Order: sequence, then C-alpha cells, then structure tokens
Amino acid sequence: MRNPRSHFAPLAIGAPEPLREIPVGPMRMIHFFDPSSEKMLARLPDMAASADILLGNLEDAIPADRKEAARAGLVRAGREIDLGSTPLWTRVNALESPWVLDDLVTLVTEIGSRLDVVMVPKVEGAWDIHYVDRLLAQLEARAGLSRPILIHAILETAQGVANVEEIANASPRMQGMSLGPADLAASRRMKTTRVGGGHPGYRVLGDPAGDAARPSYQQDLWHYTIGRMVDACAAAGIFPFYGPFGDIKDLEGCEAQFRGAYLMGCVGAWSLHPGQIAVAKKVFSPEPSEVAFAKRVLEAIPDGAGVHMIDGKMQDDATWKQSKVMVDLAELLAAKDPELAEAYGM
Ligand SMILES: CC(=O)SCCNC(=O)CCNC(=O)[C@H](O)C(C)(C)COP(=O)(O)OP(=O)(O)OC[C@H]1O[C@@H](n2cnc3c(N)ncnc32)[C@H](O)[C@@H]1OP(=O)(O)O
Ligand SMILES: O=CC(=O)O
Ligand SMILES: [Mg+2]
Repeated sequence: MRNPRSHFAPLAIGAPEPLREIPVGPMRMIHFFDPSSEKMLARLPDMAASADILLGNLEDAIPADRKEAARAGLVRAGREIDLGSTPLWTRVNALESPWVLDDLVTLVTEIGSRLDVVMVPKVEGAWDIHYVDRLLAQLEARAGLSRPILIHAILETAQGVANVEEIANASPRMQGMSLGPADLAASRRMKTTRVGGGHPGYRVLGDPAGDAARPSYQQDLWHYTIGRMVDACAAAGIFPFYGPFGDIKDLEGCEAQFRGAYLMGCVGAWSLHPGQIAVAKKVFSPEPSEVAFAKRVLEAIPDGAGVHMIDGKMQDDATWKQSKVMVDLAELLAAKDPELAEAYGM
C-alpha cells in the first residue's frame, strides 16, 4: 500500500492532481452504445438528452473485427458530437486483451478532455487498478490534461469479489463499481445462462403443513454480491451500480432487479436498450411520497438530533440521516428534470 501522504500525489510528472471528492450528478443509468455503428452515432444527441451517462462500449458484444472501428467511432463521438452536459464514459477491453493498450493510448490522447470515466472489465484485484492508474497518469501528462479521468471497475470475477474492498480503495481515481452478473456467473461456475435477474430454480421452500401446497419463494442470486459491493463502495466514498439485465423484453423483471439494487444502495444500473432507460429513471428516482415524508422529517428536526414522532413513527438522528439521503438525491435529480422538480415540490 502507498504511503498515505502520497495517496493524493499524481502518479506521473505533469499529470493532474487526483480528485478528493468524486463528482456527483444524476447516475441512474449508464447507457451502453456500440460506437462502431453509424446508426448509434447518429442517435447520440437524442440519447444524451434522455440518459444520465453515455458509455461507448469497446469490450464484450463488440466483435474482434469491429474493435478498431468502435474505438475510432468513439473518438469521433468525443470530438464531433455535442452531448451537452451528459458525461461520456467508455468500457475498454480487458487488461489481458490485445486491444486495451491501444484503447487507452488512443482515447486519452485523442479525447481525454472529453472522457469522464474509463470502465475496466474483469478487475481481479488492486494490481489491475494500479496498472491503469499509472498508465492514465502518464497519458494525461503527455496530453496536457488538467482533469483526471476516473476509473470504474466491473465486479465480475470470483477473485474480484474476494478483493472488493481493496479494489474500491486502490486509487483516488476510483469512481465506482458495477456488478457484472454474466461474467461473474461464468467465473463462479454458476449454472445459469441468464444475464442478471432471478432464476426460477433459486428458491426456498416453506415447511410441510399437512396436505397444503408448500409455499415457495424465489430468491435473488445477486443479493450477496450487491451487498458486498455496496458496503465496499460506501466505505470508500465511491458509487455502486447494478450492471446489465439481458432479457431486454422483460421490463417488469428488469424493474424488479433494479429496484432491489436501488433499495440496497446502488445509485444506478446499465441500460442496454432504450426501453431500459425509462425503467432505470423510474426506479432510481425516489418516489415523491417518500421524498415528501423525508422533507417532513428534516423540517421537524432542524438540528438533526433528539427523538420525535411523525405519523406514529419514531424519528431520531439516524432517521434524519436517512431522510437527508433521500432529499439530497431528489434535489440532485430535480435540478436536471423539471417533471421531477414539480413532483418533489422543489
Ligand atoms: C454482459 C455485458 O457485457 S452487457 C454489455 C454489452 N452489451 C451491449 O452493450 C448490448 C447493447 N445493446 C444492443 O446491442 C441491442 O440493444 C440489442 C442487440 C440487445 C438489441 O438490439 P435490437 O434487436 O436492434 O433491438 P430492437 O429491435 O428492440 O431495437 C429498437 C431500436 O432501438 C435501437 N437500439 C437498440 N439498442 C440500442 C442502444 N443500446 N442504444 C441506442 N439505440 C438502441 C435499435 O437500433 C432500434 O433502432 P431502429 O428502430 O431505428 O432500428
Ligand atoms: O459485463 C457484464 C457482465 O455481466 O459480464
Ligand atoms: Mg462482463
């Protein structure tokens, strides 16, 4: 581990100072697009208006013979397409792949000032983040960038999950983490071919009670990993996200999976298809009734201390903090979305 006094020192001469706080904006969905597709590039301005974050994907789902076209398309998007204030991220190829070095060198050199976050797949431990951290610093210095590019890790190997806390704390560049349920299932030898979501076989059975049918409840395969990821991220001051939900037509299943992650502390999820943007927006924006109640708690306890009763429910210092989380998120989203501002009365 680095000397704590040098934790915030740049890793290359001339590289920008690392950030003390990770920038906070609406992050309800990271919308994936294929930058090798002209059709997708033409749609980017519209997508930028509806998505909180846009991500040009270079890794899985982009075939080997389109890797270079995808990288070039993303450079073009960063240089020529007006995305307003919507952050532009990329997912680079895996660190062991033949493409990742050119991904990082090209993107930082050509559009480093436009790129907010680099998502790194299949992160196994702090050593993977250290590699990207130093390389980014060298490239930023050479490109004369004034703002550091942040790193987002995908939690999608068994070893990555085992090392989740050290990954979260590996660098001041760490912006957050996403659950990658497809690769993680393969890495763990889980017997599912689905991309995220539940599985009808993963359930608990109620006790027998005479001849009555035994109740049976489906469980969430991802609960354990999401819990570990949320704690690791919150403890490190960075942001946890649910990843992909691959059954594109099952918007109800998608909503349920996203909602579970939202309630557990995730700030957003990936959208792979335009239909999932609306789902993420709905789920990761707090309910107006919850916001109204949270506002009442903050108003009733202006100093955030002591014990009070509101609608028959005990409120104290801890519930004040819960309410503050809710109202802060509502204010953040209301600043971008006039409909939510009205719904929240802000
Ligand atoms: C496990 C992981 O690593 S997940 C991350 C990697 N995977 C991805 O990034 C996949 C991204 N998504 C996609 O490629 C596509 O959405 C697919 C292949 C899943 C489905 O695509 P389609 O079969 O074309 O879906 P569908 O016919 O419903 O599309 C409707 C329209 O939305 C467009 N569209 C689909 N996905 C996207 C997207 N991500 N962004 C913008 N537009 C999109 C289609 O081009 C189509 O446009 P059109 O009506 O003008 O022809
Ligand atoms: O990259 C995402 C995954 O689920 O794998
Ligand atoms: Mg993956």
